Amino acid sequence: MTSPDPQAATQALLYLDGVNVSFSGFRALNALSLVIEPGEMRAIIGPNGAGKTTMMDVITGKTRPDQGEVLFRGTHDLTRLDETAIAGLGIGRKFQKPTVFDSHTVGDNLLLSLAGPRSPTNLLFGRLRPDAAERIDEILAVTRLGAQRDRLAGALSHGQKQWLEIGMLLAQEPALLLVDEPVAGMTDAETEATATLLREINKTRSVVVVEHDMHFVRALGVKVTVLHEGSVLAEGPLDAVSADERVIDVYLGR
Ligand SMILES: Nc1ncnc2c1ncn2[C@@H]1O[C@H](COP(=O)(O)OP(=O)(O)OP(=O)(O)O)[C@@H](O)[C@H]1O
Repeated sequence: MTSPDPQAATQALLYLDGVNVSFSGFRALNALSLVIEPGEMRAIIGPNGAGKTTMMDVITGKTRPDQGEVLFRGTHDLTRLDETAIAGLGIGRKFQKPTVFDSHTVGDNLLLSLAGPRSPTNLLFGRLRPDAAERIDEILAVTRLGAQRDRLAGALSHGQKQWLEIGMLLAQEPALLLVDEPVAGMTDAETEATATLLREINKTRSVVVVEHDMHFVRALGVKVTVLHEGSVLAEGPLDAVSADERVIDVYLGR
C-alpha cells in the first residue's frame, strides 16, 4: 500500500502513517498507514497475529511505536500522550472481555461511568451532571437494556454485558470508539442486535471495530481494512476485499 495523502493528516479523525512496532525484533506493525475520516465506522479484519490489537494499543497509548505518525484530529500527536490523556481527548476503548461491575445494578454501572464531575465526594453527595438521569435513560434505550436497569450486572447474559459495557463507554461521551471483537461468544440474534447498536452509535460518533465474524462485518455494511503481518493488505467494501485473491489466501480462504 502507498502512504496516505499527507493532506489527509489534517482532515482525518485518525491518521496513522508508517507506524512500526517491534517486540524483541519481531515486527508486529510494519509501516502501517491508515486513515479514519470524521464520522466514519471502519471494520478491521485479518488473521491472528496480524497486528489488530497492537494497532489499538498504539492508538490508545498503551504501546509506543518505534516509528511513525499517529495523529488525532490532525493536531494531537498520540505517540506523545499517555493513556489517560488520550482517553481525555475522546478516544474510548472496549476490550473483548466485558468488565462491568457485577455486584452493581445496570443503572448504577452507567451512573458510575458518566462523564462529568464524578469524584467520590460528588457521587456521595449526589452531585452529578444535571442531565445524568436523562443521559442514563438514553443509553439504556440505545443499548436495549431499559428493562434490565435494576438487575445486577452479574445476572445479565454475555451479550447484555457487552452492551452494558458499550453503554458505559458511551457514558464517557467519546468521539471515537474502539471496539475489540464485540460479538465473540454471542448468539446470532445478539450479533445482529450488536450490529444495529453500533450503526446507531455511528450516527453521532466514529467507530473502529475489530472483528472476525464475517456475518457481523457484513451487517455493519462499512468499509473494511484487512491487516496482514502488521500492514494494510486490502481496503474497501467487504464484497471487494472478499474477492481479493491475497485476502482469500491469507485469511478468508482458510
Ligand atoms: N507484548 C508483546 N510481546 C511480544 N510479542 C507481541 C506482544 N504483543 C503482540 N505480540 C506479537 O505481535 C503480533 C501481533 O499481535 P496482535 O495481538 O496485535 O495481533 P492480532 O491481529 O490482534 O491477533 P488476534 O486476532 O489473535 O487477536 C503477534 O505475533 C503477537 O504474538
